[in-house]
Amino acid sequence: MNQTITIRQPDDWHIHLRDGAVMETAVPATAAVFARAIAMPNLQPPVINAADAMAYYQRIKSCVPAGSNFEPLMTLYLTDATTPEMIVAAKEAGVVKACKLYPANATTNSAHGVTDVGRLSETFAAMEEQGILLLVHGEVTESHIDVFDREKEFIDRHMTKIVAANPNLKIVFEHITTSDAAAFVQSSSANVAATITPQHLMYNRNDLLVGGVKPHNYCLPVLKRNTHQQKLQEVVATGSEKFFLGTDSAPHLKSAKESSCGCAGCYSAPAALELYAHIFDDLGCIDKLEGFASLHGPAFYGLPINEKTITLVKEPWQMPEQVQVGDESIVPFYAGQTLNWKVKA
Ligand SMILES: NC(=O)N[C@@H](CC(=O)O)C(=O)O
Ligand SMILES: [Zn+2]
Ligand SMILES: [Zn+2]
Repeated sequence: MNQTITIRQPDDWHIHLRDGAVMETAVPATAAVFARAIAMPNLQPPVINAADAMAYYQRIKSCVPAGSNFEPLMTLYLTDATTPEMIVAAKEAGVVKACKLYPANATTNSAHGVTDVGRLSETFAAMEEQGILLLVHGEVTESHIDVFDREKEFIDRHMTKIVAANPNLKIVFEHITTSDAAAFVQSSSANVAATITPQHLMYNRNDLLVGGVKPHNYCLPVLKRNTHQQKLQEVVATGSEKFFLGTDSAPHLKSAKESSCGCAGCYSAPAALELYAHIFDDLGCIDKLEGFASLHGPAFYGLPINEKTITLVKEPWQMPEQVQVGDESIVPFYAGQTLNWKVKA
């Protein structure tokens, strides 16, 4: 008999579901396993107000396969022009759970992001009052700061201030990649948590750059040196409630990744939970998977845990080389490689 584990149905607290044809592929992939997902607002144009979020919610829902109860949890994209009134309207719309802070030009589709965090203090106060969470892409963007140092620099220059100025605001430090970010979250109040992606647990920058550049392992924040990876592995193995599942699954067409100026983002949705199970098992902490995937996120967001359960079987299978999207394709994260766990149908 193969080993199995049964856990509460998980949620994905950071995902890019995109729009149009890619969304038609990405939504069913996530809805197959996850009950809920925090849908990132970095569309073109971005989701900046309640009306945009409602419209995007409906577009996502229209891609949910029959029989699935999948619920997208919506986010607003903060700009320099986001007002407290917009936060109140977002809360009233009901579907918006959080606002996303992208420092301008930090990552994919962040050109409309925030140029001066200091000017958003009233907006943050409104979020605190309305119970809307703040989700942060934590990297500075100045050209003289080395790309590998941008997360640490963001903590020192901005994150410490945001946290200190808004003690009652729930803040998620998204897709953390460094020991600095992990330690910052560990030492912060219970209102500060973090998501961790499969790629940052599984890989370090050698997996991006040694033996030829691997464009499908390129995401932002970029993979760091192995000591950072080890710290991320350590914190998930502790079972701390401050860390939870956020894949940052970010599909880009193969042609856009395999290019002289390749896009950042790993499409992990086709095997998201299996990737984490594989990693946690390798780390000897499969017993911590349920907390990370299914319990800590709802607790932090103040939402109920899911009623259903899901079973994973220890049974090797191969990640497909490509996923077809119309005439084009997407190369999923871990393409062609063997995963040790499979979600039981
Ligand atoms: N993570 C990425 O590398 N890319 C994301 C944006 C983001 O989450 O920063 C995307 O939208 O493609
Ligand atoms: Zn990001
Ligand atoms: Zn992301």
